[in-house]
Amino acid sequence: MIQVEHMNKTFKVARRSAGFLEAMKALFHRESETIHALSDISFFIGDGEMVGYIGPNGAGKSSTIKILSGILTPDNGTCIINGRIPWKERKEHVKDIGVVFGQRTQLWWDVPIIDSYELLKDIYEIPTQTYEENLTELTKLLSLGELLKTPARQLSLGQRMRCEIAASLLHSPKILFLDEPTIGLDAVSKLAVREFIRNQNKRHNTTVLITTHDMQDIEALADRVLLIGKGTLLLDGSLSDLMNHRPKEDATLDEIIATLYRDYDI
Ligand SMILES: Nc1ncnc2c1ncn2[C@@H]1O[C@H](COP(=O)(O)OP(=O)(O)OP(=O)(O)O)[C@@H](O)[C@H]1O
Repeated sequence: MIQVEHMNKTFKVARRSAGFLEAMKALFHRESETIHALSDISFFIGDGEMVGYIGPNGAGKSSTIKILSGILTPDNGTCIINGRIPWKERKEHVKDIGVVFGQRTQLWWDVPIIDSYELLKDIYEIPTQTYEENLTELTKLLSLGELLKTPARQLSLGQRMRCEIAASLLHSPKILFLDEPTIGLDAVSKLAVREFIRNQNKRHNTTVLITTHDMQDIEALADRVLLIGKGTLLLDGSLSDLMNHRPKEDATLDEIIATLYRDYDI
């Protein structure tokens, strides 16, 4: 269960114009700007739900996932996940969650994938039997086979993403946070990853929160959609609620989302 109430997050960023003179001025006087990444965000996600978290670039999606994962602390507001505050009880919290950041890696770059998994086993204190069972299942379902012997840096993006997803599931987390998990994947890999996530939800009742710019991910994986723009939650509804915004009868999901972004001016 994920309960977020009135959450705010700001970032302070230094600003200066280009040029030598401006650089010298900045040595004595730094100008900064406050960015409101999240403003008064509230939502509730029940166990076993699959929720798409969508919005344009810079809307606040990754900041939310980072707070839910315990990596970032909000300025104020509450967030309780399975009875815990993520950033305060990180060690226990991370045992409940699996996280995939499509643009980052949790695998050690120069060692074979299996060595990264062994390290994760120690970090998450996964009992040997659970680890062996999960590894066998994930290797089969995600066709990891030979990949396990290969260092992460020698894998293609799609191969590495399959290994990343397995890494995030080795400790049987109840909740999965996926930040653009299909970015850069070919059609076959995308379908495989989507099917795998759907199965994971069906078989283990895993709660899934997914951010993506690929609307086919949303169609395939989300029963419910949260729309965020400029740090504000604008819509919380089903896929059919999104359809109310379709500009024409035969509009694609991409066209509907683009209309939605225009309607909300985000
Ligand atoms: N560490 C940081 N320092 C300063 N500003 C940040 C930081 N992280 C995020 N921001 C700002 O907060 C806002 C929200 O960023 P966030 O990464 O959450 O957006 P997003 O919805 O995930 O975007 P995208 O779809 O492009 O990945 C943006 O304006 C971004 O520039």
